[in-house]
Amino acid sequence: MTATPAIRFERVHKTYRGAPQAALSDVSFDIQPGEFFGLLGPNGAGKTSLISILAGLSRADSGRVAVLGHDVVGDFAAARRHLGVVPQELVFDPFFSVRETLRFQSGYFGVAADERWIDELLDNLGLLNKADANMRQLSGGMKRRVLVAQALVHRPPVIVLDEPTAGVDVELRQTLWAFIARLNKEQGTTVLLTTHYLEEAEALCGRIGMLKAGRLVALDRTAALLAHRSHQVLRFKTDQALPADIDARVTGRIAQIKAQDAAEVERLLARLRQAQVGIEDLEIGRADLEDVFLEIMNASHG
Ligand SMILES: Nc1ncnc2c1ncn2[C@@H]1O[C@H](COP(=O)(O)OP(=O)(O)OP(=O)(O)O)[C@@H](O)[C@H]1O
Repeated sequence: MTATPAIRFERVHKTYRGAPQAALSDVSFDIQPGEFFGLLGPNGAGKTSLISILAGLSRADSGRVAVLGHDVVGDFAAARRHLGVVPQELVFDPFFSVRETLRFQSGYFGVAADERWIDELLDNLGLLNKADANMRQLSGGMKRRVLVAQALVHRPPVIVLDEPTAGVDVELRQTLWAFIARLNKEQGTTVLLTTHYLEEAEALCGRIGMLKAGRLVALDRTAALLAHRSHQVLRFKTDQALPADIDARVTGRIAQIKAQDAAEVERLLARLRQAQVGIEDLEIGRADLEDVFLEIMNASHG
């Protein structure tokens, strides 16, 4: 199968002026048409840098990036036309209404505003009753919805979402993912997503790439990444501190402890009882994408 990739990153290098180390080193991978792809990595790993190069907002020092075969530098207009980018930051002209903002964006791509499509976007993103509101009157979450609509207004075959759900409420997350998943499934729209919510990536993405310190340290199908989990996880709630010899991940009242096998689960429970740690809502489950992510990040030296 030699279809033109939806997105091709080829040996991309980038070092910001004055920076002690490269933001991106030799990053190469392809995303195929119709894929729902997740790009993960800790803060500073290089995700936004890679997306800025893809969107033509920044230049790689070397390497090549193409959208459906269109080079993002040499063939910028075509590459950009095939791409819908939902950026991390909220930047708008406060004097336009929502509908005007979307019409204006259509003009930017040199296409006539398609009012039916604009209405469909507004409807799917829960913005119909805000169509005539000025941008400055909208809440942060509503503005984020407009950013998504703006990225989709020219019906791009490839969409890029850079942490679209950072700081947004559950309702918007669900609305947004339902809509994006539908575009992916029904229209074959390619989706590239970066997120720190690993349960979202696990649920949505067919394939995942992980960046660490500017290098690609994992690239595989989500199911294959999850299949590599070597361990189980003990999850419970507690109000007490755990004994120092237990290596746990603690978030608020929730503790998670890795166990290699059933015998280790028993050993850990005995140790907790012995230390008189009161535990509630005990679950023994398989590791999730977050565990796999932490394992990969700890294993790779970057
Ligand atoms: N304009 C810039 N000038 C100098 N250094 C930069 C610039 N933008 C990013 N960097 C550096 O490049 C590296 C990669 O940053 P980038 O924003 O791409 O990471 P990220 O994976 O998107 O992080 P986050 O998850 O925090 O959004 C970091 O070390 C960052 O400090």
